[in-house]
Amino acid sequence: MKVCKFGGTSVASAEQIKKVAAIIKADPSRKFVVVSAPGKRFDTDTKVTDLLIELSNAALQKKDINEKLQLVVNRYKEIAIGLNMDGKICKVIEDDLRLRISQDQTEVELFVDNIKASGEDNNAKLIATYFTSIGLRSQYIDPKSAGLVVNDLPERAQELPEAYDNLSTLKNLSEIVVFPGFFGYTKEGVLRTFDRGGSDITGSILAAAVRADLYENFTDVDSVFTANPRVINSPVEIEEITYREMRELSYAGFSVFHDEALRPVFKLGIPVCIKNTNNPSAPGTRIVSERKKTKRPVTGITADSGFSILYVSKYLMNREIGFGRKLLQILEEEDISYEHTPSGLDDISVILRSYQLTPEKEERIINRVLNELHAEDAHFRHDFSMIVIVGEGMNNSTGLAARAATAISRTGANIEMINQGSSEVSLSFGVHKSNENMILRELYKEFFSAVAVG
Ligand SMILES: Nc1ncnc2c1ncn2[C@@H]1O[C@H](COP(=O)(O)OP(=O)(O)O)[C@@H](O)[C@H]1O
Ligand SMILES: N[C@@H](CC(=O)OP(=O)(O)O)C(=O)O
Repeated sequence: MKVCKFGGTSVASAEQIKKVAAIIKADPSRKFVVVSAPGKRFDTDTKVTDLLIELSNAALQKKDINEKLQLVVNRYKEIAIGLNMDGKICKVIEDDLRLRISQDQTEVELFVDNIKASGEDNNAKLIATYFTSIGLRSQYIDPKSAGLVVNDLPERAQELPEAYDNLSTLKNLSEIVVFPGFFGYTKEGVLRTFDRGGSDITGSILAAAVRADLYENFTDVDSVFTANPRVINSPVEIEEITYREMRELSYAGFSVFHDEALRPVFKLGIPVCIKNTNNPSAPGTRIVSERKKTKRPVTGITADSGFSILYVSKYLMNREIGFGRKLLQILEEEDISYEHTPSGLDDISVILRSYQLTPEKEERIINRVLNELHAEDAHFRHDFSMIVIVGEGMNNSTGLAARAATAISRTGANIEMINQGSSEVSLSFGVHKSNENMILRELYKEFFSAVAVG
C-alpha cells in the first residue's frame, strides 16, 4: 500500500489534477492521497498559500478583503470548470473562507493558521469530489476527526505520538483517502499548521501511521538532482540517497522535500520515492536507509542564504570554564537556535539563521555578552550563505576538504567558516551571500564533472 503526496505544482490547475487522477488510477495500491494547496502554474504565479497569507493580513489590518478573497476563490473556480464540476464545490469553498475570515482575531497566529490551512483543506474536498465523479471512489478526510493531533506551536507544529495510532484506522477504509496536507489540531481542538512546505510532513506521518510500503512524493522534477537545477544546468540525477544525506541536503537548501518530513518514515524504514507528476514513468529518486555505493564520495551540494554570525572574542576564553554554555544560554533566553559554533583560542563564532533576529534582540545580546561575559568584542555580521557538501562516501575519502577549499579559492571568494559534521557526511562552508552561486558552480564542476569521477 502506498501513500502519495502531490505538491502544489501537481495540483495547481485542472490539467495537473487530471494527471494526478491518472497516476492514482494506474496503481490500485495508491490508496492514500495527500494534497497541497494549488501552487504555481508558471514561474511568476502566486501560490494559493501566499494569497491566503495576504488575505489574512488584509483582514487583520481591517482592509477590504474582497479582491483578495476573489483571487483565491477564482483559482478553485478555474480548476472546477476545467474538471467539469458543478458550481456547488465553489460555493462550499467560498462559504468556508468567509467563515474563517469572520472568526475571532484576538489570537493572530491562530487566525492566520486557520486561513492558511484552508488552501489544502478546500483542495482536498475538491479533489475527492472530482475523483468520485470520474469513478475513483474517494473520501475526503478531515485531519481533526481522523486524529492528526499536534503540539501547540503556531506555524511550526509537530505531531504528537498518539497521532499515529489514531490515523492507523484509516487503512480500514475501502475508498481512496484524500487527506489535506500542512496542518493538524491540538488536543484542545486548535488548528496549527506545519512549517512552509509541510504537506510533505503530513504525507510522511500518514505513511508511518498506516505502515505504507512506500511513500511517493510527487513534484515537478524527474528526480532529486545533485544540485539545485535552478543554479546548475542539467545536474546529475540521484538514483538513491540515504535518509541522513537527504535530511542534510533538505535542511541546507534542497527545497524539493521538507527536511522534517523524513523523521516519521525513517523510524520505520519506509522508503520514499520522489517522482514527477508530469512524467510518472521516470523512476525518480529513492530515499532509503542504506544505498548502493557509487564511485562519487559526494552525493549532493547545496547552498542556503539567510545566515548571520555572532562573533565574540575574549582573551583567555579557552581557560574559562562555562563560557560557551553562558553564551548559548543568552541565545536560548532570546529564543534563538544556532547552527554551528566554530571557535579559536580566544574567540568563538555562532552561526545562526538571521530570521530569528531583530535589531532589539541583537542589541540586547551584544550588551549581555559584553557586560555579563566581559567579552572584549561582540558583534553580528549578516548576509552569509552556507554551502554544504553531503555524501556517505565522504567519511573515508581523504583530501576531500582540501579539494573543496581549493575549488572555492579558484573563485576568489573568502571562506568565513569551515565545519565538518561529526557524522562526517557533511562539510559546510560559510561564505558571503554574493558568492553563493559562483561557488556552487565551481564545486559542482570539481565533484561532478566527468573528469572528477575518473
Ligand atoms: N536538488 C534539487 N533537486 C530537485 N529539485 C530541486 C533541488 N533543489 C531545488 N529544487 C527545486 O524544488 C522544486 C520542487 O519543489 P516544490 O516547488 O516545493 O514542489 P511542490 O510544488 O511539488 O511541493 C523543483 O522544481 C526545483 O526547482
Ligand atoms: N501549501 C503549503 C504547504 C506545502 O507543502 O506546499 P507545497 O507542496 O506547494 O510545497 C506551502 O506553500 O507552504
